Amino acid sequence: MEDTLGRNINYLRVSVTDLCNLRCQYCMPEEGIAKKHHGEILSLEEIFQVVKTAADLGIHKVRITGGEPLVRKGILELIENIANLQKIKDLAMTTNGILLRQYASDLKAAGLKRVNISLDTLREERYKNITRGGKFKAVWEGIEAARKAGLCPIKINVVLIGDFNDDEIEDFAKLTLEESMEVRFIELMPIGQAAAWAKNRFISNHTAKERIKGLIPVYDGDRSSPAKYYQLPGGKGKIGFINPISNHFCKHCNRIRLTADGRLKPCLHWDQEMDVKAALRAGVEDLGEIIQKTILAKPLQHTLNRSDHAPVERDMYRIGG
Ligand SMILES: Nc1nc2c(ncn2[C@@H]2O[C@H](COP(=O)(O)OP(=O)(O)OP(=O)(O)O)[C@@H](O)[C@H]2O)c(=O)[nH]1
Ligand SMILES: C[S@@+](CC[C@H](N)C(=O)[O-])C[C@H]1O[C@@H](n2cnc3c(N)ncnc32)[C@H](O)[C@@H]1O
Ligand code: SF4
Ligand code: SF4
Repeated sequence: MEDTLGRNINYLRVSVTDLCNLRCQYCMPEEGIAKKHHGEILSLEEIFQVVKTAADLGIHKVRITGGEPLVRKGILELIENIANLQKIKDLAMTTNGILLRQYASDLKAAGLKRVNISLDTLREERYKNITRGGKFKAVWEGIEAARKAGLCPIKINVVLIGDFNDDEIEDFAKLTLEESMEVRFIELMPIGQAAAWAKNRFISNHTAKERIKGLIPVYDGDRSSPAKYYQLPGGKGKIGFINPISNHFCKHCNRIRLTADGRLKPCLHWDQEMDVKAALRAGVEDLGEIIQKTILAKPLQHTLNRSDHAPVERDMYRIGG
């Protein structure tokens, strides 16, 4: 369905939990978050009902995210149900990869097409530090398992953080020489824990691009993809730049979001939300109406570059990235 600006909204990002098995410094508070009561989050059946209705309104791409989606019990069943919807053509997951070794082949069997894996450093100690305890080896084995299971193309998401990983830009880029994976650099956004970091630890993708010599532009055919892609000469994989700050992609935005606690969000950086959980539990007859309202409420663009911008109230892990 089109929004008021003529953008075709065909992508639903579904956060299945706020919980996570890591505590990335720019995303989660160190102490983690209190587990919600069952009734506070959408059941898997309720999530499915929203996805099914959204599919009837033109959504054909669904991304499962979180928190960490692989810590949600019953996730395979949800994926299987969504994969069985004829109208859903692309079903993907964004994960930190820690549990992928264990889940990759089951995810594939359930009908997941591909995974995007978040990995901000290739160095064990740094990984432990930024994630407050995560094991790099587990993610690396997870990537391997995803590849073996055929959850491709595998995309590695690297959030650039000044004084943390800006000296690894070339190392990440080199991964694409031998591997057919996509490495995507993402600009740090001022949201949640990162709101305070975003000024002095922000690295523009302009800087990242300049560090990588010999980039050849490639067009991947998808104008709504936030990443601009390049290749190294002779490289098997691709290098992408996601520039939400320096060159935002709102003009081609095609997405809405469903949070784990049952709110539909027209935009990542907008506080407005529709309470789909209340509607579901009140036995609303036309669930489609609330999805349509969400699409029609989409703003033109975020206001991150305005001096009066105030970060949204929800943290990233409570929206789904
Ligand atoms: N500003 C903004 N940033 C977004 C949005 N969606 C995703 N991002 C950022 O882009 C990063 C990568 O997102 P992914 O979860 O990999 O999803 P994707 O880029 O849509 O994935 P593909 O379908 O594989 O292209 C996220 O971690 C966010 O930082 C959005 O709607 N607005
Ligand atoms: C919130 S996580 C949820 C999924 C999963 N736990 C993971 O880490 O892939 C989704 C993505 O958001 C990114 N992210 C979190 N905070 C961010 C910020 N302030 N700016 C840019 N990306 C951010 C993470 O690096 C991750 O790639
Ligand atoms: S970025 Fe992902 S893995 Fe890291 S704390 Fe946030 S939700 Fe967890
Ligand atoms: S910031 Fe909002 S309008 Fe811009 S791409 Fe993200 S969700 Fe779309």
